[in-house]
Order: sequence, then structure tokens, then C-alpha cells
Amino acid sequence: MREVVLLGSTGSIGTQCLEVIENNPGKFRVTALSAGGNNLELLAAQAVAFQVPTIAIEQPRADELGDLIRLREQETGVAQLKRQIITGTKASAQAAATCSASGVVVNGINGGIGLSSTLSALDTGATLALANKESLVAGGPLVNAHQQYPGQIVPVDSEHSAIHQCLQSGLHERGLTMPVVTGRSEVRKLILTASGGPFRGKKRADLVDVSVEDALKHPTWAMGPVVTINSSTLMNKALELIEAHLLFDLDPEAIEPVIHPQSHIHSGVLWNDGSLLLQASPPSMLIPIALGLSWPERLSDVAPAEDFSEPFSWDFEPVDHEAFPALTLARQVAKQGGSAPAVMNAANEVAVQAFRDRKCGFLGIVDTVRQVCDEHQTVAITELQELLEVQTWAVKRAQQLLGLSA
Ligand SMILES: NC(=O)C1=CN([C@@H]2O[C@H](COP(=O)(O)OP(=O)(O)OC[C@H]3O[C@@H](n4cnc5c(N)ncnc54)[C@H](OP(=O)(O)O)[C@@H]3O)[C@@H](O)[C@H]2O)C=CC1
Ligand SMILES: CC(=O)[C@@H](O)[C@H](O)COP(=O)(O)O
Ligand SMILES: [Mn+2]
Repeated sequence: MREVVLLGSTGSIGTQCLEVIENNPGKFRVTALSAGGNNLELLAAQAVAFQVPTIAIEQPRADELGDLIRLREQETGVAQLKRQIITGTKASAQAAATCSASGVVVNGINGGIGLSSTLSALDTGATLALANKESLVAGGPLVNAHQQYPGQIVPVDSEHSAIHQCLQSGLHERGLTMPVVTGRSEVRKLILTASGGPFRGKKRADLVDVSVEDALKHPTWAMGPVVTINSSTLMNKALELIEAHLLFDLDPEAIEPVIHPQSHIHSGVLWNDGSLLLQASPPSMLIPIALGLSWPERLSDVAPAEDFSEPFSWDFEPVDHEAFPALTLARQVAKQGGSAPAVMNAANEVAVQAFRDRKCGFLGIVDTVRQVCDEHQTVAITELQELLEVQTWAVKRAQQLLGLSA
């Protein structure tokens, strides 16, 4: 049985990861769970149902969680298990550090806060099944330095999972058990699909007064609120462009976003010979999560496949960069590298929270991020401390621009 440490277990990715594990009895053993601590009832239920010995939460609520777990054990008649509950800002990274090198750490934490857990997971030598794109975007050079071997990161983000699958064609480094992507010289472009979000087709002027509720109505995916808002501004695709640049070591200009409203084609690779490989399934994160857990093996019957018994069609259209300027910014930021992507991500996190709190308009999100990025002088990042200082500056500057008290 493969050991799994699941970070962000109470979220959209976390709960779907446990669904995959539950549907594959005997294949996985969950040895640690982590969460922020906002949903202790669910976390306690997960800890009991999956007999998890280590639970980590950011908030100092160990006693409450312990009580809920005991109650749950009594209610369900499950045998009591000796467990440790870790709390604090480093709890999740500590949970990641418990994973053995043959195991897999799934990082389903939301936001740049997940970076220390990503680094800690890499240090163990375990596979890192990475959904938490912000940690890679913010900490690119550090993530690279902590990676123990090529292929240690298996992308869970649907687009990057698709590209990762498609890249198994082409040249591969020899002598490694896991196929490693080194066929870049044969790659002309990565095709990064985007649903277009709930405001696809709208012009900039139409977006002035859009509400949080409207931004949360994603047309094709049910996800956590932050990634859903990011999809509505196309900042999710902006983060994903940088994520693809870092994961697959391709020039930002060689990554082409395209709007595909149905979200059945999850992305792909255009090869030098003119051949285009795309990966498709009805929208479901279960497949990329399952691949993260078992790569390079595929589990059976993870999610429904495409059904060709009825007629249907798939559409594609170019991105409207005037209405949605996030991708143009991301290209520039990806080329700058160093501290620039961390600044973009940190400013976006502040602006998205301000939008959710009705303290910033929809267009103000990307406008604020651009302004903070424009003011930032990019520096090289070699230490976590340097990154934290840059992020602190970006957060404060975004707060100032938005008129928020720091
Ligand atoms: N949802 C999806 O379909 C997809 C998500 N992603 C990416 O995956 C990541 C997770 O997204 P999603 O599942 O939607 O987000 P959610 O908001 O649904 O879940 C976030 C999870 O992270 C936990 N968390 C927050 N802060 C901490 C912390 N400091 N330490 C430990 N855990 C913490 C939350 O705990 P609590 O409940 O206690 O707050 C929750 O379990 C994001 O980076 C997102 O961009 C990528 C592709 C698709
Ligand atoms: C499922 C997934 O990977 C999300 O990141 C998704 O891509 C969001 O949809 P958008 O294409 O609208 O950003
Ligand atoms: Mn995605």
C-alpha cells in the first residue's frame, strides 16, 4: 500500500483525493492529513474514516479536534487510534515531512502559504502530487533547488496533468524508471486551455460592476472560491502559464492559452513535426488526482470517459487580452523570473480577498496586481527569507493601493 500524506484535506482537491483513495481499497494508506482548521467536523470525520494517525492544523484548536475525533469514534464504533495532532503555522510542513520516500504528498492547500509544505515534501524524496500551483509560482527557484530528482513533482492541476501525459511521447531521458520530460527540443508549443470563466465574451466595460456571486459561478468546474475567482479574471490561467513555464522549462512565448468553453480538452502539446496531442475527459479532477497518487500507473474507472454515442462539438476561440489582461502580465512576469512571480501571486491574493470582501471592484483585481508588479524591482531568490520579504512588500503595497489598512 502506498503511503499518502494529504495536505488541505477538507478542500475541493482534498475531499476528491479521499474519494479516489476510498474507491481503491488496499492501494493507499493515509498517514497524515492537514487543513487550516476551519472545518474541524469534516477533518475529524476524515481522520476516523481513514484511520489517520497524524493530523495537522494551522489554528490552535487541538483539544477541540481531539474531542471531535473521539466523539466520531464513539458514534461510528471505530476502534480508537493513538494519534498526534500538530498545530501552528508549520504544522502542514511538519506533516509533509513525515512522508517516506516511497510515498506521495498531495498538496491541496490553497495559496502561496502552501510553499513551506511543498519544500518540506520535496525534501523527503517522496513524490509531490502538486495541486497548489501558487507554491510553485511563488517559490519557483526554491522549489527547483529542493527537488531531489527529475520527475519528483507530478502536476495535479488539470492542464499540467494533461501536458504531462501528452509529453510522455517524444524524447525521454534514459535510465530512469519514471519517464522524465526532456523532449523539449521537439516541442513547438504547449497548448493551455481555459474555460474563459463566467465572463467569457464580455468586454472590459461590461466587467466594471460584476459581483462576487457572478464571479463564483464557474461554467464548468466546481472548485474552492479562490481558484474560482481566479478563473473569472483569467488570473488562474496567468498562474498556470507560469506554472507550465516552470514545470516544463519552456519559454513563456511557447505557451499558448486558448479558450475552450467546454473544458473537456485539458491542454496538450504541439510537436515540431506539426502533430498536436491533446488530453480529454469530461471535466473532473478525479483523473489528475488519481494520476498524482499512482503515477505512472493508471487506476481503473476513476471518472466517466467521453461518450461518443450522441453528437456534440467542442469550441475554441482566442483570448481577449484587452478585457482579460492577466495573461499578458503573466508572460512578462514569467520572463522576469526571480521574485516577480511571487509578487504577482501575493498581490493577487490580497486583491482577490478585497474583492470577496467588497472592498475592490472586479477590474481592480488585475489592475492592482499589475501596478504592484510594475513597481517591483525583480531580484534573484536563493533563500526562503528573501522570498518572504518580497511577499511582505507586495502584500503591503497591494493593501495600500486598495486603501486597506495593513
Ligand atoms: N479545486 C479544484 O478543482 C482545483 C484546485 N487547484 C488548486 O488546488 C489548490 C486547492 O484548491 P481547492 O481545493 O479548490 O481549495 P479549497 O479552498 O477548497 O481548499 C483549501 C484547503 O487548504 C486548507 N488550508 C488553507 N490554509 C491552510 C494551511 N495554512 N495549512 C494547511 N491547510 C490549509 C483548507 O483548510 P480549511 O478547510 O481548514 O480552511 C482546505 O482544506 C489551489 O492551489 C488551487 O488553485 C487546481 C486545479 C483544480
Ligand atoms: C480544474 C482546473 O485545473 C482549474 O484550474 C480550471 O482550469 C479552472 O478553469 P479555468 O480554465 O476557467 O481557469
Ligand atoms: Mn487548472
